[in-house]
Amino acid sequence: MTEVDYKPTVAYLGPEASFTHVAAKILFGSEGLVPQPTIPDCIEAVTAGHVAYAVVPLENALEGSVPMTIDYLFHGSELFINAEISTPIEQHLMVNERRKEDWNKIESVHSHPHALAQCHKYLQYHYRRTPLMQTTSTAAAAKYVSENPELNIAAIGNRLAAEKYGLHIAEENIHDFHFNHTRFVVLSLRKGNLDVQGQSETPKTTLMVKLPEDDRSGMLHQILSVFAWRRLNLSKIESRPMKTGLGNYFFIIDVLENESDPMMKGALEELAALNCTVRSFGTYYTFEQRPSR
Ligand SMILES: O=C(O)C(=O)C[C@]1(C(=O)O)C=C[C@@H](O)C=C1
Repeated sequence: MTEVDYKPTVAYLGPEASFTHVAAKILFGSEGLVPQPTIPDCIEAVTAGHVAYAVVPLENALEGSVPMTIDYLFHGSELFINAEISTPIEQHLMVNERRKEDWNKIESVHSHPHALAQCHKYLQYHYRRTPLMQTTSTAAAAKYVSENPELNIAAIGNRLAAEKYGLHIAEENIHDFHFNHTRFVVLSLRKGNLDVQGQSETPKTTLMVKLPEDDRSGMLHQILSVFAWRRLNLSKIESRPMKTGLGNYFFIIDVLENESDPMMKGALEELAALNCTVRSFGTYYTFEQRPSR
């Protein structure tokens, strides 16, 4: 059992049977999960205290960061990361049961932009001239296809969505690369790890680092040395626009150490001495879901 042993309310990017729903169920079980139409709605629900946690996608192995999550989490939110879960992602092409005989003549393909991008080669090869329509989640696309049997359209999503919305899987595993995983994070107003059975033993701390206003040469090098000489292992560094002007970026840095570790404390103090603004999203652990076969 991976589920936490009490039942908080949890917002997730819905509707039911999205990949985020699957991830939320693995961590929290089926009770208390509250679907939200968009990622900002999930973040707002937990910020306003309507739910205890939110589960949102953060990064995909093929497509990189989920911009919507990054934008709302790192630009002014008051939330912390309490856990992360990485799950395998398998994408299938699905059509309405009433359309299963003529699915190879579909007139548009609907899905979340990340899912469409994960199947880019497949779509380029088989549906080069077919319009691709973006939806807020893969499950939203599946629901739309099920509610519109008069349209000859397809959705891309997971097997659970096909079952939930009564769709026929026309083609299985259409994602372009076998290793397709997404990292989802659990967010709340409180700092601290959410205890999930089977989590990794390596702590991870996510930092947002803003450089000082004066543009000094070698600044990024200095920041990296803060971690390097302390032998603090980084698992990710990403630059994101500050949205204040061209060339203004901040960094999201994942460090594989607990923020209470003396070396980490020293690193944070040194970053402050370098005039960097640092916000810690807390220390948490990862749960890795293994592929089913
Ligand atoms: O659309 C969904 O089902 C989601 O949960 C979102 C999302 C994403 O944002 O990347 C999650 C996992 C997959 O990578 C595709 C889509």
